[in-house]
Amino acid sequence: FSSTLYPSKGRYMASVFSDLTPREIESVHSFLVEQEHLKLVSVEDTFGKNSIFTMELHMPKKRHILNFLDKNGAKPVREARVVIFFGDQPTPNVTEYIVGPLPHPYYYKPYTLRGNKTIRYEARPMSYKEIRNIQQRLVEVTREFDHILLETMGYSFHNCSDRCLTYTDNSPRGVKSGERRSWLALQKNLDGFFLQLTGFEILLNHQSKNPQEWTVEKIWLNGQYFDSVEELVRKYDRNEVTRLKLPHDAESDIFATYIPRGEYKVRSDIPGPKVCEPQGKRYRVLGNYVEYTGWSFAFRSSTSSGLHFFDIKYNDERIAYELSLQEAISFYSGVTPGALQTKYMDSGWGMGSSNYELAKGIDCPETATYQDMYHLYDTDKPIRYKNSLCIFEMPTGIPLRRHYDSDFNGGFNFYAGLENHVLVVRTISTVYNYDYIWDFVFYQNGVVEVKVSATGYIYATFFTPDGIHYGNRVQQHIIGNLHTHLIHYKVDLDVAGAENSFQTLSLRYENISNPWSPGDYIVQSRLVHTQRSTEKQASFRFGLPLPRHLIFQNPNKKNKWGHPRSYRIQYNSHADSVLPRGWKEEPSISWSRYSLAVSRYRDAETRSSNIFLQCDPWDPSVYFENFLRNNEDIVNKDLVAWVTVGFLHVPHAEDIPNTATPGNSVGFFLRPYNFFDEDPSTASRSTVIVKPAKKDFSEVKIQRWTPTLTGQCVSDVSFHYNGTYLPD
Ligand SMILES: Cn1cnc(CC=O)c1
Ligand SMILES: [Ca+2]
Ligand SMILES: [Ca+2]
Ligand SMILES: [Cu+2]
Repeated sequence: FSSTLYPSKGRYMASVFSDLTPREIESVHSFLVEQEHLKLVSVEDTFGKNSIFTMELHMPKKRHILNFLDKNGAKPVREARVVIFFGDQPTPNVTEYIVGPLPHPYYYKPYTLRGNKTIRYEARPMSYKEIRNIQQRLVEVTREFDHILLETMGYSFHNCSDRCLTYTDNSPRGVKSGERRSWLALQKNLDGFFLQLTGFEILLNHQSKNPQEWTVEKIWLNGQYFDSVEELVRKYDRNEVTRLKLPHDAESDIFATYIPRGEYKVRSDIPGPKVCEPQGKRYRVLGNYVEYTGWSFAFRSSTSSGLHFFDIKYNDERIAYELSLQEAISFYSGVTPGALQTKYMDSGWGMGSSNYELAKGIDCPETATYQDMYHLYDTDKPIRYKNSLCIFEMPTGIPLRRHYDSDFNGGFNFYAGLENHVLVVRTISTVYNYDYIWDFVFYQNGVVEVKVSATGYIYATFFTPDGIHYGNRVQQHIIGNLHTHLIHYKVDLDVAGAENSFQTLSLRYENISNPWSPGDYIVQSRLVHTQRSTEKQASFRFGLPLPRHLIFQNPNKKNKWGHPRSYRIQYNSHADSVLPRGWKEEPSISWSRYSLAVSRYRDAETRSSNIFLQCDPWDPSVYFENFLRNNEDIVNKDLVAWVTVGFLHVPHAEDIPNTATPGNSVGFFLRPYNFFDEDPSTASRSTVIVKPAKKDFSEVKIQRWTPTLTGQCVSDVSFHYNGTYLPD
């Protein structure tokens, strides 16, 4: 069966990968709430009770899915994986359950992580309830030093109307497993508050289930530490603290906003170019199934980690079973306690569900197909994130291939070119200050590009002179702290079948006698193929150069020229490790030891990270290193490539107001390498060939296989945007 010939069948097949529907989420929720002994209450009820935090599709086993896709087998049962916070227990904990079958569940069973490990209650991600309680507690604990806040910057938590404070917290929350104490940096609650630092940071212990018992353990003010509010007030009132005076005027706060200003010559009063589809769409989106020229694939958006692709086929032939985002981290350095403490692991901050409305014409072209997503994350009902995923075709503005064939006499023999059209699937996760633009790009020549671009606000800290060793001063009172972004992807390539081998290619110099000039020598490079037979041989640590080419192949399937049919992974990344191996929090990101690790496919090794590692990185419930520890044989086996990309970010003046995307994109390509017999884009009908029709070049003959452009290019619908993501 060819899914491209029968798209509705393609859609049915892809539905095995589709996210939970709102109805499925609701039925799982009601079913669990009916289980009285679970004592589940609403997430809005008293803090520290039992409640459902999140749920998402529990992916069936690969072999069951392949049996369905490839062998006409039964469609696997749909199940949900549900995270429940059990605060109301003698030993509070977090437990995951598998609930099924959907859409009418009647069973639930615990789902255990690494070695049946219990997930500590303190490992849970922050809930909105806890965030609101922190805000409330801050109002209470700052009451006694309100006069200091007012004197310093005229902002406070009390009767503040348009001069209120807010805060940014960081993670991990403590220094060892079982702790829950966070440094909270106070900021002016203005547009761009991430940059409105005030010089106050407060360490709040919020481990107790009773927010009234949450205590201030330390205060940092402009370089000085205090053990209590009482000590701060006493010393301040006795003039033993250097008094800080921040500007009080609104004009000086504009720097953190998008309001046009300044005299740089970037102004133009006419709108810029747009993407246009003069004769309609060349791709088809049916639910979570997409077809585009030779491509077809299924996608979903995991509530915990973001975009996942499955069953990626080119010309009806599978290239990858799965291509999925696993984790995004940013680890910081600095001198304020917040900077010293910040090691963000964004799936622990709801990265997968933080996909908000995309603005047509800015975030994606107006022509894009927009889809809603539904997530249940710290709510009692599924929330619709409208227009939060977009799919569009665009010209890249650079040819896919072209040649001008000169006659070296002022004329030409022919010109030929092929426009480079690609299909892009995009979501954007806004994880507090940062916006990550996730792109998966499908080219006409069998290439897939995976790319993340970082934008949004930097995480910054209050300027003190010693901070300059950890970043640049970017405003009067702000340091942009150095940090490294690392992103982890799972790439389950199935190249010409699931049984693959992994080979690397390097070059070595050889010095040989010149065959046509006796006594002369030639130095040149020679290919060195290295078969990597075990997981250890196929794991490449940061710090050591990656081999030149990384090739996944089926040695038993050859192309017309006798080469094993292969795909290459090619990096576009400037990543490095962020902590020494084994250091405290490092085992929770053990995947970040490797730019590339290749493991044998195992059903149990679905994910390299999870939402619990952020708050308990010291006793990780997933330990990626274990995927490699058994050092399995990887010759002619189902292989998975684990790819880490990233970059060092030393924020500079131009990161104000926001980090801009140019230069801040990293990723990798999946490129055919002897997979085909020639470039498959030769089948494209967009090729244009021009030849001289007369010897004197006074006429040319143009060959094309598509009509010359006609049709309307610009939509008559004016820009609109809504921006909410509220329950329906
Ligand atoms: C609060 N938070 C968590 N992750 C981020 C993005 C990276 O800096 C912010
Ligand atoms: Ca293994
Ligand atoms: Ca594989
Ligand atoms: Cu950054």
